[in-house]
Amino acid sequence: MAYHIVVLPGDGIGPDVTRAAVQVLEHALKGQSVEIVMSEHLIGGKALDTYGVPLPDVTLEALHKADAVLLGAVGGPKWDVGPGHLRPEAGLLALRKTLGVYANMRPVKAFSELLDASPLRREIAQRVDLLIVRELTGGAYFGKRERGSDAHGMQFAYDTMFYSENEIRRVLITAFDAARLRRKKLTSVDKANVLDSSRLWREIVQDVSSHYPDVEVEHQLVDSCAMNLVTHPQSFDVLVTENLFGDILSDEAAVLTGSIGMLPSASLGQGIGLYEPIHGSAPDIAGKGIANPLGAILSVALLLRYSLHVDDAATRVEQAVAKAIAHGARTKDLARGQDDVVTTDQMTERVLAHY
Ligand SMILES: NC(=O)C1=CN([C@@H]2O[C@H](COP(=O)(O)OP(=O)(O)OC[C@H]3O[C@@H](n4cnc5c(N)ncnc54)[C@H](O)[C@@H]3O)[C@@H](O)[C@H]2O)C=CC1
Ligand SMILES: CC(C)CC(=O)C(=O)O
Ligand SMILES: [Mg+2]
Repeated sequence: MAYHIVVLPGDGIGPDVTRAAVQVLEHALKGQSVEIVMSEHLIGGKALDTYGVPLPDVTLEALHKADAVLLGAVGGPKWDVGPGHLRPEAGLLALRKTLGVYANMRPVKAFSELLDASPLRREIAQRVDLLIVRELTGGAYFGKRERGSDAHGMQFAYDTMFYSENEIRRVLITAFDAARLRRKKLTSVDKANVLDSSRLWREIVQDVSSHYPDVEVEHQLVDSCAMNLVTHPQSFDVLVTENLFGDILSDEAAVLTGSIGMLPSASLGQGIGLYEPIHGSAPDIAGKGIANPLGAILSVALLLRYSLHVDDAATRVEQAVAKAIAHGARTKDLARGQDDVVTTDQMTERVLAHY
């Protein structure tokens, strides 16, 4: 039986990094007993141009028989003018909700050869090894929202950060389970000094933690956590937080490793896994062939591990990335001083050569 992989390249640099990821996926499965069937579909801005909606029915139908989804990125200035539900990003949110992928796992690990690309001191940067577990299908991105104007013609707008107990509990269980497999420390990040949704979050952390007596738990407020991520990144093991906070903190954490182009993600939940680099469509470098494909390639490693259950192939992809870096391959975002700069395609070839 073959696994079905739905490939959604999206917009901007999405197609470039997804092409790299697919090449690595095909290469990694050569000689494995696992077979895959891939089909490519539209999402985001390109889907809007073709079908008038960011997540068209043809793409949704393909998900019915999918075992995993590999996505590039969506969005770009061309589509920034439309109403909220007709923006490329609305297609990605709808995809995540449809798949029920409530736990977004974003591993943040420094490669020792890239320490010069990190803004941190070398001795701190080399100890960056944490996992952000971001709640992905609730909070402000999915709550009730409205734009309007009052009786005086004054405009208003609001977005609601809504969380149910079940939404909080299930992602916490994923995070505690992950902490158990790592260094057994969990930092829950909230804004409980202000927000009711955060106070509920904190209470449920306390409750769930009683089932994990072996995991050390701490709470941090999101503002000082943002500072601690830069000053003491080595103090974090698993960091769990709600959707909006996790979105922001993970872009911040990515920089500690040298570039946002480095970070992969796996979104897990009710069955089908969704795999995507954490970055966006990077309109400023789209079409130049210089995007860093490593976040997308490392997302393939997560797909191999969590959806195709071929752990040896996953580890070999991660090792091939480490070797390509160790042998000096640097896309423009990672290059410093005299580094030899490679294109997206050349970086992919270097990874394949070391597999
Ligand atoms: N998952 C997704 O599809 C996401 C989509 N977006 C969308 O992407 C568009 C651009 O958003 P931005 O705020 O500019 O964030 P971005 O992540 O696309 O880019 C931020 C900066 O990082 C650089 N960068 C990002 N990925 C890179 C890579 N692989 N290699 C080298 N450099 C890379 C970009 O060139 C840019 O300077 C917007 O329309 C936004 O809504 C943003 C985040 C996530
Ligand atoms: C809907 C997205 C554009 C959110 C985002 O920035 C992300 O998932 O990293
Ligand atoms: Mg983001």
